[in-house]
Amino acid sequence: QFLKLQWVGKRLPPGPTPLPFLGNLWTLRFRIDRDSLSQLEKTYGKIYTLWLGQNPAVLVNGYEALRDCLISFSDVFVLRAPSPYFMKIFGDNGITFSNGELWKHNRRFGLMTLRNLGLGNRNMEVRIQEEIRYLLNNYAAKEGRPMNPDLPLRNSVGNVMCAVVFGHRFDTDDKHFLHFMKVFDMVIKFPGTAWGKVYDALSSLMPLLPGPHKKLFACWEEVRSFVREEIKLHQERRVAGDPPEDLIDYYLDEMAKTKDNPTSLCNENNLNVIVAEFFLAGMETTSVTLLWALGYMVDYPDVQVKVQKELDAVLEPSEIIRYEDRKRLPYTNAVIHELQRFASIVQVGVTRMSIKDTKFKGFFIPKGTPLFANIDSALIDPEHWETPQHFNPNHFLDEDGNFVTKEAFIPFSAGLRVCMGEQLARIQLFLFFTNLLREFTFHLPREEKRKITSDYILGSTSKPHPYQICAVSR
Ligand code: HEM
Repeated sequence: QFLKLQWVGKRLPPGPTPLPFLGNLWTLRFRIDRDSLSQLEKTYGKIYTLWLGQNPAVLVNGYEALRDCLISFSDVFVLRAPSPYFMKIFGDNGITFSNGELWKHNRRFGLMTLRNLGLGNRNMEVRIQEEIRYLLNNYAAKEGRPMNPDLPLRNSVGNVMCAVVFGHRFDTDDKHFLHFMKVFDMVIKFPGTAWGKVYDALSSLMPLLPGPHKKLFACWEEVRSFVREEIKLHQERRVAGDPPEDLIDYYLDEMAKTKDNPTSLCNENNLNVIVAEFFLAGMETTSVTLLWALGYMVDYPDVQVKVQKELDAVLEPSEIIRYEDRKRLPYTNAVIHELQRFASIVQVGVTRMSIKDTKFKGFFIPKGTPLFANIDSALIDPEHWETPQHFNPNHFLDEDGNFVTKEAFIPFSAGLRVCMGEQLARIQLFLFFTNLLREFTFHLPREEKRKITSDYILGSTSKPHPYQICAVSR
């Protein structure tokens, strides 16, 4: 095994010596995180190889190399590498983990549906504003007492997704909904954990071993049956010819249109995965970013005050905030970008794979080699950020205080596989953040001294450790 690893490794970019079976996972202590990857970059350069168990993966680091990989070589590194865990639950359905014609079809469907449901016009904002009102009421009911802001935030962002996908929201006391959110959370957390890494590295052995993965597949079945029930309700309720109101309606219409076509790519299994993915890719990412946002406001109270002053100066107290107001709120907009940069929740993104043998930046990358575009490394690339390791909203402001975009700001990735929900996420981040800061001042409970944003837990996203804060009405 050892000699085999050495021989295969010779054809790939350099990297640390792998151990049999575990590869470099042991050396990384099963964590693929900012610190360990920065260390490896210092030793091996912008492009290196890591062995995740018995399989090599190429890591691409730094904004310039990432731009070439994601944009110039977009059609070469367009494939998703199979993740044994996601293959087991999704099969090759859906958008994020599918390839080829099915991926193109599903992605086109997803984008079209978001547009039809009002993304880019007022309709989507109205749905988001409604959820924000519930969240503000929830926080206000705590009357400034210490609370964990996580669950109400997740439920609110989750309900925005419910509106898009199911066409209705759930009461946040609804036991059925809360159970769905809980089992869903377990399913999505797993891949980023040490067990998740071991599962993907030793997938053929794992069915024989005890461990948390056994319970997760039962959780996934519960997610599926929740979604299946919603699909059934839509099928029963739908009157032919009525305009579609949500993603399931749009998909069922397409299924009906193509039912006699033997080459149709539409089926219920695929719909089930697309629905789950909207929650997987859309809910967790947005709510975790907002959790970081509150943490940064507590850790940097001077920034919080400055945002509130700008909101008060520009907006009428009862004015409904619109996404286009970001143009009148340059400081607030800069803060949102900076917290997204520094929180860097997606870290190494979702694994890609080379479609053919490729020469990239002087290295040979064989067809089918998994590749990690280390998005985080662009967000802290010292060539592009003045103080990459510090939270600094000035990164997005010019000398006159105008908002400026930065080319290395790629938290949604880039190229053909760029995040499909980027626009929806940006609108939600802006509307949730501005409404929360206009309504409340956030601070730590009196007895607490810690800094919320100094460390994180690694799951599918990097998330702050659980924390308590007080939301005091302004
Ligand atoms: C702050 C919020 C979000 C962040 C930081 C984020 C980031 C990302 C990243 C880095 C990728 C991987 C792209 C690649 O492979 O290069 C991705 C993919 C994806 N995202 Fe997001 N995302 C967010 C919100 C959303 C939302 C709200 C949706 C809802 C529709 C969504 C849907 C997707 C989908 C479907 C993919 C797979 C795209 C494909 O493989 O073609 N994301 N996202």
